[in-house]
Amino acid sequence: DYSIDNAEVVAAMQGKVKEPDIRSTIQSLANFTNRYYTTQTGLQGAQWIKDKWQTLAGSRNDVTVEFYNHSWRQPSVIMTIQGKTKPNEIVVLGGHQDSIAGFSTGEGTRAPGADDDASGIATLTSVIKAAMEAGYKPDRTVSFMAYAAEEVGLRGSQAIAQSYRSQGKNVVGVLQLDMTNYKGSSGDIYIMQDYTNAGQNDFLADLVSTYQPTVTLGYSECGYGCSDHASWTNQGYAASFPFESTFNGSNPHIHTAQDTLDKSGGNADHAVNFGKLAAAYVAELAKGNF
Ligand SMILES: N[C@H](Cc1ccc(I)cc1)C(=O)NO
Ligand SMILES: [Zn+2]
Ligand SMILES: [Zn+2]
Repeated sequence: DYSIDNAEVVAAMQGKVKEPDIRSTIQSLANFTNRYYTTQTGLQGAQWIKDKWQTLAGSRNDVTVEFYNHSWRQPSVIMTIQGKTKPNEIVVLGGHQDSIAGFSTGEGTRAPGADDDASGIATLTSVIKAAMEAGYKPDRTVSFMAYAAEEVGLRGSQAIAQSYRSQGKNVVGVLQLDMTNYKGSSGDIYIMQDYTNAGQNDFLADLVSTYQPTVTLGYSECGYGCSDHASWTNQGYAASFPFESTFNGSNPHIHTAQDTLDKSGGNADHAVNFGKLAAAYVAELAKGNF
C-alpha cells in the first residue's frame, strides 16, 4: 500500500538538503564533551537540539517541539508537524542524540559521537530545514524524534514506542537514522534486513531507484537489535534502518573519543544521500504539498 506519486514535493525538499547544513550540525553536537544520558552535557545537547528545531519551526502553528521526559536526566526531543487531512496517521523519523565512550562514561568523558549518532540527528535536522523552507504541509502527521539513551539499551525509543502502542497510536511507518556519514563500504546506502519491515524496506529501495538513481543500494544485517528501529519493531510497527555501510564496513571509531568528523573526510557528503532518502520518505508516505 505504498505509492510513489508526489514528485514535485520530493524534488523541492531534496533540493534543500544541503551538505554544509549537515556538517555544521554534526560539528556543533560533537563539540559537547559528551551527550551521555546522565551527564550535564548530555542534557545541554538535548536543549541544543530542541532550540535548533524550534528555531527552524519558526512561527508555524501546526508545528510543536517538545521534550519527552524520561526517568533519567536526558530527555528525548520530538518535533511534530500536524497532518492536514489524516492527522491520526503518524510517520516517524528518528535518530539518537546520546553518545558513549565505553562503560565508564560519565561527566567529563570525551565522547563526540560525530557519526554515532550526531550524523543521524544532523541528517534529520536537514530534512526539517528543507520541509520548513519549502512550506511543506503533510496530509499525515510527521514526527521527528531525537531519542535519549540509545547506547544504554535503546531506552528512550523503547519508552516512546511502548507509550505509542499503549495509546493505540497509528504509526504507519518509522525510519531510523543511526550512522549516516562514514562511507565504510563501496556502496552508498545499506538497508538492514533484520528487526525491520520487509514491505517498507522495499518501499525505501523504490524511493532510491526513483529519486536517487545514481545512489547504490545494498543490504546487510546487524544480528541483534542494534538501534532504535528495534524498539518500534518490538511494538509491532513497521520500521526501517538505512545504514552507512555493511556490518563489516561500519565505522570502527564509534564509542570512542575518536568518533570525529575528520574520520569521514571532514564533510557530510555521505549523509546527504540519507537526507535525500528521508526527504523522499516523508513526502511519499505523509503526502501533502506546500
Ligand atoms: N550498535 C550500533 C552501531 C551499529 C549499528 C549497525 C551496524 I551493521 C553496526 C554497528 C550502535 O552503537 N548504535 O548506537
Ligand atoms: Zn552506538
Ligand atoms: Zn548509534
